[in-house]
Amino acid sequence: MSDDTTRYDDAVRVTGVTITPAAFPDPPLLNSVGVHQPWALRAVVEVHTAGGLVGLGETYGDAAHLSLLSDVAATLTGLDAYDIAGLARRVTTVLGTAEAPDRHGLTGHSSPSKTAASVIAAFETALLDLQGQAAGRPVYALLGGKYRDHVPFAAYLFYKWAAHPGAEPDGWGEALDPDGVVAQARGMIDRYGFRSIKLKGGVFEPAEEIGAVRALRHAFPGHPLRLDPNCAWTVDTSVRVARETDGLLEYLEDPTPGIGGMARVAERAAMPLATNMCVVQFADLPEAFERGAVQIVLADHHYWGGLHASIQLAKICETWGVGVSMHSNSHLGISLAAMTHLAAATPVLQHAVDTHLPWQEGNDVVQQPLRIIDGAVQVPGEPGLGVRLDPDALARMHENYLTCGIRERDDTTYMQRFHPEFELRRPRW
Ligand SMILES: O=C([O-])[C@@H](O)[C@@H](O)[C@H](O)[C@@H](O)C(=O)[O-]
Ligand SMILES: [Mg+2]
Repeated sequence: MSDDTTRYDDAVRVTGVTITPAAFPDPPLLNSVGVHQPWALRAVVEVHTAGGLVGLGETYGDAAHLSLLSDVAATLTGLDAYDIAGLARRVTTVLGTAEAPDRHGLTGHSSPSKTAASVIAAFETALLDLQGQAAGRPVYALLGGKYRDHVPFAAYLFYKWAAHPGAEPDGWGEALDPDGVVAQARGMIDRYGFRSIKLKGGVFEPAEEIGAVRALRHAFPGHPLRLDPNCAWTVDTSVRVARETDGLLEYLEDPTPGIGGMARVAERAAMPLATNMCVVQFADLPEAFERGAVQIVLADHHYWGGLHASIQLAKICETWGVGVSMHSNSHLGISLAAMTHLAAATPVLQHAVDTHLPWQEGNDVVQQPLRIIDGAVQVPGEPGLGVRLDPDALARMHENYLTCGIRERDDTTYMQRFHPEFELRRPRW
């Protein structure tokens, strides 16, 4: 073996993995299952190599997921960062048929393969970051090249309280009616220049939320709009809302539960239906596409198995004439970078990508977070993901994690603390 090969192998040979749970402030955002707790959880993955490189990944920080991550991390020593197949083999060997339920928020049903996919994804991002650093290439180049220089993101609006009970207002204000929603949209658009708008619904009676959509359409006539009630409606209610919002929405997201329910709505709705809840793994695609249940799949590399798997998903969707865009949960700057590279390398991407990032503004684990300007993130050209960890920020967020007492996301129990009459019902209307 030549010296060059040895150096190259060492640069990407894994010597250890650090997983650090982190907590950061989250505003009281309302959804169909309750309200966000004051702290959101993530885990930062650092994969170290013999050559002194560190690859970064970001994933869920709930206890069940952390335990799976640490079981797998222990087996990664010696892995070559280019060996994503080897990563997948280790994950399936370690996890077997383990199934972790969704404790991070409204991403549909769980299964052993979805559980494995979410663990693979956490490490794959870090390995891609390493590959890019070693090769001097950005992650998008490792995915096949970029199809765009800027990735458009959408303003992600939520009904919300002015403050968590007993805490100071968070600066975004209350949004509990159409005026509040329009004011929130204006704040986000002024700050980030978003050109598309998504409203998280499923919080109030459908008529109230249709009113908010109309108010948004009136205030922002040129911005494509979406409404996502996270399965809060029956098939009949969904069809009624679809009729009343005909011409107002670019798509309606997860109006009702299940592939069967979505197929029945799709037969009678004029606009496309999108999902991040009924099609959440490859095994869901055949039935959903054969029945015409969804016209847009909102991919999320965090549970679809990583960036490579998401590119494969996009190709399958394209083959079936189904659109693709991206789902988001509360996240930090490592995920934003991964999403940006993935979106850049996805050949057909018809809709602005979701991001919760504005809700986490001012809190990040990376030194110079990618910025949303004019509604888009410029695709970074530096090697790897193009973001560097801020160790002090991570230490602070880890301390938050240790003291906040939250170990999994539970919007329902938190809501019931202030509104004991609140019941989890799906569909609700
Ligand atoms: O953060 C939330 O409340 C969202 O509702 C999130 O949990 C969903 O997974 C997501 O953003 C969605 O599009 O369904
Ligand atoms: Mg959704």
